[in-house]
Amino acid sequence: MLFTGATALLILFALLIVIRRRYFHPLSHVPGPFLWSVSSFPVLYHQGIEEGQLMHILPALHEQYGPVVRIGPNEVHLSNPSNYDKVYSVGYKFSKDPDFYGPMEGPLKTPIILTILSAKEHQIRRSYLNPFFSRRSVLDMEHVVRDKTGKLLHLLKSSLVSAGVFDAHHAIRAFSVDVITEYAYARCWNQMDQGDWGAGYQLAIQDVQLFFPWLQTFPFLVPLFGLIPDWVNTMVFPPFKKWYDSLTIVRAAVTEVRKEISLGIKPARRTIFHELMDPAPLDAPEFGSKTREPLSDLSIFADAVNVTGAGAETTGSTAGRGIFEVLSNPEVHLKLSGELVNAFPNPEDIDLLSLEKLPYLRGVIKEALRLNPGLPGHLPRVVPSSGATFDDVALPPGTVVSMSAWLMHHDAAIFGPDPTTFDPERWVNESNMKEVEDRIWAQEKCLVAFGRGSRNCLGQAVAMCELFYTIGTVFRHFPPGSIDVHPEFSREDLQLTELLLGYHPRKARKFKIVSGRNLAVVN
Ligand code: HEM
Repeated sequence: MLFTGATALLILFALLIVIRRRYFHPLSHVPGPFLWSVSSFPVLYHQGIEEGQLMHILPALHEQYGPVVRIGPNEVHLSNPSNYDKVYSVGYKFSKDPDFYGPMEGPLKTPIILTILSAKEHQIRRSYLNPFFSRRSVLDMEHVVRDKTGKLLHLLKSSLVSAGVFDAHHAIRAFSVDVITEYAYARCWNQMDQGDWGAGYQLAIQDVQLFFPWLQTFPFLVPLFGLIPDWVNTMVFPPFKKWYDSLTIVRAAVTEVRKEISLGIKPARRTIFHELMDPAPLDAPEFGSKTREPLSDLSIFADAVNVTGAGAETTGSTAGRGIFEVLSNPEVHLKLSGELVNAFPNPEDIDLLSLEKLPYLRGVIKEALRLNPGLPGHLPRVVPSSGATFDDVALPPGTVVSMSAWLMHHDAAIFGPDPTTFDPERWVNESNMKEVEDRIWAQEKCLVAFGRGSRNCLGQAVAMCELFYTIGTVFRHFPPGSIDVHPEFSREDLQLTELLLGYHPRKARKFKIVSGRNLAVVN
């Protein structure tokens, strides 16, 4: 009897919530499917159970409901590209959504640069790291990327000669881990030297993210999750082991550098650890003072982990996609190799500034970023106290609003009737016509792989350097017919899913390169 009464009360309570969310909520005027507007479960289903499929469902929702769609009780997704700069602006008007980003701090147990909510705090934190990842710094440390590319090329050639096949999926990700760990903290993880290309770490960062949608839907679990000892997590979910191992390496490096600084040992070169432990004075009045407090070891550790994780899969995946697409399109391969041979009769002369001048290579890289953005899905922000209006739909303060690179990059009004096609020519204006220039400008506005505004990608200049070097070097050395995509690998295996970072489905086959009939002509 008591049980029936309690059940009836629960059902009544749930019904009241549903009615309120649908008809009396400040977002009840926003179009969207019934179930999505009254509960977070549809998003949880597509993200948590179907593993990162939301970005493929959103286009159909916008098709049906228009450019502003309610995708959760308090979340709205936008599809009109002209709104992008308003949401992801310079000046921190729309702050990050704590429920979405909070779980990313979970295993580290401290805010990371990606997740800091306070504008002021983020601005200061970013100011420590910005100079280190600026274009100037990248040009100064170009040799790091050049050396690692040389090693990747050597491994590619030797694998093809000895085995006829190359595990490009893991090797390219190992390359980007080696670049970022050498570049950022002068302690290269040398994944390219490991027999399995460090695949355990690469898989672990994907597996750890499988928890995000659950923790995002039930944020009260985040602090509880933090209380579970690491060894219990590892026992229940073994992939955590490699993740924890990577944290141990970073923690040890922080301790080592702290000790060196306290002993007055001069480093061979400054690293992000030195920037964060012993920051140079800052010449910017907005910070109110010319000196900044050194960060705690925990925050330094967290940022180093963030930088490594953010720089690994994103760049590796985009470079891999670029190489796959060129190999799958013989005309593109021919044109790209021709451009590179002309520019670098001697391949030893390759350098970033010259690579960046090549229009067709630039087009190849932009297409790789467009079809394989590192963070393809929705990046939620919170509407500020002034409220906001998008496409004539007013949203009250506190509404979570998001847009997705995936939708922007497939907008047929901008990229033409077949936006799924890999076509570097979209970005090339050989005729110098004004009309073409305007079209390319509109495309540039819509290419948001690195985000925009104050929370855009910290590592964009390093990532672009890696993309220019890998794709430029591989196709300078391997003309058409010398290498191919493994016959058992197909475009379907490159389908993107997203759990913040973009991934290929876990069961997808991994991208492999095989030798072609003309491998012998490779220099
Ligand atoms: C093709 C490669 C890459 C892509 C497409 C990419 C994309 C992005 C995007 C879209 C964001 C904004 C995330 C948000 O709004 O929540 C971001 C942030 C960030 N990225 Fe990248 N990224 C790439 C490579 C890298 C690399 C190599 C690094 C290494 C330094 C890096 C470090 C970061 C960091 C630290 C943030 C947080 C910035 C902040 O909140 O201030 N990324 N990235």
